[in-house]
Amino acid sequence: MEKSLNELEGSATGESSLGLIPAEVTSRPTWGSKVQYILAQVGFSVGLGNVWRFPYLCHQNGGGSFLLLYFLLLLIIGIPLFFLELAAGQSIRQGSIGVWKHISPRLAGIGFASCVVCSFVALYYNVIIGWSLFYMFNSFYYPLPWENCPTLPNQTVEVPECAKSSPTTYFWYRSALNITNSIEGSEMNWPMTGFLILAWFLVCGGMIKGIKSSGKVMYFSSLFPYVVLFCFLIRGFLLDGAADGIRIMFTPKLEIWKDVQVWRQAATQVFFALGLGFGSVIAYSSYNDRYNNCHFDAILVSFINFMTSILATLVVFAVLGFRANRIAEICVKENVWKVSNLSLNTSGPGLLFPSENITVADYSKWYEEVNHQFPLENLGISHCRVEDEMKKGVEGTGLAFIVFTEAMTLLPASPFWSVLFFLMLLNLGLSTMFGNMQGIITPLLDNFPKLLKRKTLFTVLCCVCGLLIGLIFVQRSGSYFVSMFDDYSATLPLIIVVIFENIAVAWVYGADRFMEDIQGMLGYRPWILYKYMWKYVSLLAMMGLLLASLIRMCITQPTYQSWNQEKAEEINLQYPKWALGLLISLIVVASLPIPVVFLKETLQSWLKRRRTKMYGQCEYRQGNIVDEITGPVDETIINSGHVGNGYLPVEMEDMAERGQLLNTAEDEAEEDTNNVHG
Ligand SMILES: O=C(O)[C@@H]1CCCCN1
Ligand code: NA
Repeated sequence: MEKSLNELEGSATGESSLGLIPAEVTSRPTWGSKVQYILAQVGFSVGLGNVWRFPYLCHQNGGGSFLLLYFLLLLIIGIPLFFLELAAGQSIRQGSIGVWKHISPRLAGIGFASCVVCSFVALYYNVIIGWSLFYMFNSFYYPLPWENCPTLPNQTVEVPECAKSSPTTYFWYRSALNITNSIEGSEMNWPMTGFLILAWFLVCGGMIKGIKSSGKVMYFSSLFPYVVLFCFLIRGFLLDGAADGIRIMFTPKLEIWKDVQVWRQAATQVFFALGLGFGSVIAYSSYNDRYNNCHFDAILVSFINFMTSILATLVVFAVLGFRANRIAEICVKENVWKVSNLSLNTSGPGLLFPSENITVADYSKWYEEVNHQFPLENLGISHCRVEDEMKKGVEGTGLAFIVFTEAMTLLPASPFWSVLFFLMLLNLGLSTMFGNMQGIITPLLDNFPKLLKRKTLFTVLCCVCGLLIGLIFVQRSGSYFVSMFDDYSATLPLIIVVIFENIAVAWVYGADRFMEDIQGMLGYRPWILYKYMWKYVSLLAMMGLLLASLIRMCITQPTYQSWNQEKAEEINLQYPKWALGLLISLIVVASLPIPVVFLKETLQSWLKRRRTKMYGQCEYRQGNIVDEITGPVDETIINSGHVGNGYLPVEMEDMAERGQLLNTAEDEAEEDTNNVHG
């Protein structure tokens, strides 16, 4: 069914809805095609995390073993919950708030929490896109501006901060971020502010017409990163040292299986990578047609995501292996020279001394042999191992903007590769931002249908707000806030949200009932295994994860990496009091909607019930009761004369609350808007 969106938008989709589904279903826009939809899901889930979080985690936590662990957790929690979100969105056809409200009004807080988490991530994610834009524009210079250290004004001496660190490090901290020594200080970084504005402009442009425009943009923004990754992969494999890099990377270290923290990190990465708990997955799938095979989608997207992480890891480590090899070569040259000097003056290891053109591997062999007789380290001769250089883990921003940039300067035609790389980051980031924004906008539009009339304005407004709040990230100390948001807002609250989602479906709504709903959509019953996953396995796994995260939070002092300008190196600092407060409020604000809405709704329905009992008044509009309730109930109510001043049996009241019996006032408003548009 290849209808264009123009035809579909604002008109009935032609699919009759099963069961009791809110009225706006019939006028919901749908994806232009299945391909667009899959690209959008892939575009959202595959993001910067795959390129700079996954390879780092993999490297830090046991290489090949981490990969296996990640895969296991993907099977236990990733796929079942991804499937759950897809199915819930598709069957209820609402954004995250609507979905959970549909199950029970008391659970609507889950949706609000999703929105909050999503906004937190969107806020800092777009800053990274701004950084990528900055680097992309700077890549058009030859030689690249981060290739050499600048000199002091009117002198030939290199700037000390740069000479002590490296040109790329200096460029990152001083030219790009102009970073302060600590998180305190509130000067603005104006050039970066400009790039942040540009980034929001791009996001807004891609979103402005809803999924109609972003669906088309997806073809480019979701596929382009793969083209670049493959170019880099081929180029990377042709480099000296690439094989070493990949070998070192994937060598499994089995002892990590015992470490709870590694499990925690792997699981958190599963959540972050698939975007579980963001509400974006739900928002995207809510624009699907009802009979779409969401089980296939869940497996396909998770699989593509996993493969992309591996692909990115291969690329990163091939290039880092090449860089480490270069550094080792230089190291060998220096040390060979030292050795030859030694053998002249002392009776040291002169007999064996290596020639000028020795390879890194041969030098390493020679070193190990000789080191038995003469402890070379004591003589100031170093081993120059590729492994040691690779062991220096590089995380997050440091990976993309410092180490990878440096590696690219070593390639011939460096500006070309550099532009390609940052263009890739830009596209990875943008497609994810579209999903993030959709995860905020869709649920709000669904929940407050009055906004629908001003959809475009609302979208623009969201972007403007994002930009304004985002200004804290483009202060000179802004990147410290980015890592704070990354460390705290996208971890614990996500786990909490997803646990509640799982409970809502498996225990409140009922796993069996949900399985039946899915059967209605797919046409066949999904594996029974999913039921047990949702009810027990995934849920328990996530509870364990929550516990591990809480324990870790309590025993470790939160610190952050800061750049010290005078020492020209990174140091670990403690957060000041206010920053600790901010950090805690990030977690609290993101999780608070769940209990607040729960209490509010419980209290309200309790009051309502009391009122009903006291006055014998029915709060609901009579007409709708007669419309919606089938046969016998309908008659009983009419015959008993309870319509109007009677009361509803408690179960019915509950159903009514869930919107299963009655159109609410909001539905009516919704119908009005549809009429306006139709
Ligand atoms: O891995 C990523 O970069 C994204 C972040 C947002 C949610 C989906 N995954
Ligand atoms: Na993306």
